[in-house]
Amino acid sequence: MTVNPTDTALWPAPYASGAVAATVHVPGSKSVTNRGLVLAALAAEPGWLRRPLRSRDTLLMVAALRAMGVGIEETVSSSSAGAGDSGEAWRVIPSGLQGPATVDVGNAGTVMRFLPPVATLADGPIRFDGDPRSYERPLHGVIDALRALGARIDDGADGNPGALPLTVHGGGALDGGQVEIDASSSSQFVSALLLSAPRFNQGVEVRHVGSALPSMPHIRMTVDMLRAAGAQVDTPEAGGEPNVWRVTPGALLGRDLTVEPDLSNAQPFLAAALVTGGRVTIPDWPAHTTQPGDALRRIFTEMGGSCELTEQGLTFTGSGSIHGLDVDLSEVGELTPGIAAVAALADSPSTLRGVAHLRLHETDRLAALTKEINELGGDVTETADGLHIRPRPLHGGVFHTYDDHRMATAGAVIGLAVPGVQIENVATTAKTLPDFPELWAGMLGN
Ligand SMILES: O=C(O)C1=C[C@@H](OP(=O)(O)O)[C@@H](O)[C@H](O)C1
Ligand SMILES: C=C(OP(=O)(O)O)C(=O)O
Repeated sequence: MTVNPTDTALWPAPYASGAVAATVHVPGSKSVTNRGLVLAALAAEPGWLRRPLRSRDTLLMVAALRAMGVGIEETVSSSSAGAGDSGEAWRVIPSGLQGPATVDVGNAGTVMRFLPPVATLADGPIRFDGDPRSYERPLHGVIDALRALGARIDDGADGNPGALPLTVHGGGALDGGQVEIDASSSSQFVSALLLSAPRFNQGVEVRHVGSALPSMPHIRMTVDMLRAAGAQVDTPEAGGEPNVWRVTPGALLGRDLTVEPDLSNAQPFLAAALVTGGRVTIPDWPAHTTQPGDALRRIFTEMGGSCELTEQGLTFTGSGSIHGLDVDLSEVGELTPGIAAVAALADSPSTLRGVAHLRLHETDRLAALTKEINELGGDVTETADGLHIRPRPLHGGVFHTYDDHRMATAGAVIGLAVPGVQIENVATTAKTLPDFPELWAGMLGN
């Protein structure tokens, strides 16, 4: 068992004495980087990832793939395509996947869900372990499905079947075929099975049975990236059956992929414009994307700002007032902590719905947001599937983060408007945004 080194020091969240005016370069998307790594590792030829996110979650993915025999070379590229493409680039060189190996998943949902299917293709045992919280996060959908598709997996050694730690006894290949799963607790179950499926002997047909599936944009991201790597995928959107995805077996191409900025990590910076009545530009905001963070253009506009997408990027401008809203966040659950932070500072109440599955994210996000905002004087109650937030004047105090990067950034947003907020363990932002304190200070001109 490994534990993320936690930093219990208190970080005084900067208070904004005026409107922010800044351009913030946000690092690459976690979700795109980790999908790109998996697909490149499974490809029939080498590929490139340019401007990858370098954070705890993506470096765990790199280490895991290397442990199974994949070559990943880190270089600084200066592409002939122009200065905009220069910067860090990872060259991924696929090879026969090998065990024995040990994978540390940390608390990365993408690593703990996307890699067991990859491990079934390895020759030899691959052991998976991670942070204590990773033992509590749902994995049964992946484990049960892989078994049904022909894999041999040892789980439950710690009396916790259907969860980590576990060992996948890779046989060098997997039959694949049809499988039913209940992915209502995490869309990553579906993404995990689809990503490796071109390499299964019969591909896969995944049928989701159960209550509503969260985070659909992330499944669309999986499908788009598979298709861009040459895979044939049938989806419900393309006239297929509802809740059924099919991937045909076939070789994957090595791609040259430039990773988009992480739009969910752009959230606290956009929120800063909203909260201070200022203006923030995020360069390289994609015109078309499957990232859920793109929904911030609509959601934060409804909360009181306006935005414009130009050649310079996305510029978001706050109006000086912040309104509450009633919104279903089931498609964009990972945006909830940042929206809750803004909602706590609004001029009217908010209801955030459709996010019961956040109780099984990095921490129980509904409980954590309720407790921490209320300890600063707020009035938040949990509902069956979300939060009611009634804004009240807030005061300073310690904002605990529970090893959750998005709790830390949510606390920082509140700190802009409330003097004396101290974030416990801001270093937990390293999961997806290691430079957060520096970027935040830079935005504020400090
Ligand atoms: O596939 C992905 O990259 C993700 C899917 C979502 O997971 P859930 O469906 O478990 O919420 C999201 O919350 C997570 O941050 C990233
Ligand atoms: C839920 C999240 O992460 P994970 O990929 O670990 O599920 C998140 O980043 O908000």
